[in-house]
Amino acid sequence: MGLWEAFLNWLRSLFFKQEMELSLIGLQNAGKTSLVNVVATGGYSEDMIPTVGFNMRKVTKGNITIKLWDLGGQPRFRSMWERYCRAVSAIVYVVDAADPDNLSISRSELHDLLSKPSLIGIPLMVLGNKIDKPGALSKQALTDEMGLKSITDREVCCFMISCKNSTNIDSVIDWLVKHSKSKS
Ligand SMILES: Nc1nc2c(ncn2[C@@H]2O[C@H](COP(=O)(O)OP(=O)(O)OP(=O)(O)O)[C@@H](O)[C@H]2O)c(=O)[nH]1
Ligand SMILES: [Mg+2]
Repeated sequence: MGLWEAFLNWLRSLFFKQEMELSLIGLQNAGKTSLVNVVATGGYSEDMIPTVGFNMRKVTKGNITIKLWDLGGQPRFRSMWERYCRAVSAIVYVVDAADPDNLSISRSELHDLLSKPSLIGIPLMVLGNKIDKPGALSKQALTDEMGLKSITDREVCCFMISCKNSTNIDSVIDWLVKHSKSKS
């Protein structure tokens, strides 16, 4: 990067600081905390501790600060999902695309959450994770299984990712950055 370009970027970052707040939702073992780690540091680990309650993490990408609410996915934590989604720029819903046994629960938890009046219109990003595993669903199959076509009251997008291999993480970040709001 040339000196002039670097200077312009620095100027831009002073005047166009952006921030966004996101909630990561999905069943236990879907890979939400793994996604936070891969977005924040690029790191991935096989032995993860299930999230108890929630964690908050701030990640800076260029001049955008992303505040991430990483929620626990076990049944006992699901009742608090809605509370952590109210003020966010987008809801990120993570699904284990290689675990067919849990798809119908994942689908009903998603549709349950989206039916809350407080969350009307908040953009939704559905991530089919673990596509490195044999037998992982295709994007089309995940879209069908999760009933994404029936969601018409908000913007919906779907990406297939692997936190393990960092597959498609760039596309996820690009989408998020496009949906960030300017700091007021
Ligand atoms: N093969 C594979 N395994 C993954 C991937 N992402 C996460 N995992 C594994 O899935 C398990 C659960 O990951 P977590 O990130 O803890 O899942 P979580 O959604 O945060 O779970 P809770 O906190 O309990 O809601 C861990 O053993 C991860 O190593 C992936 O892309 N591929
Ligand atoms: Mg977790």
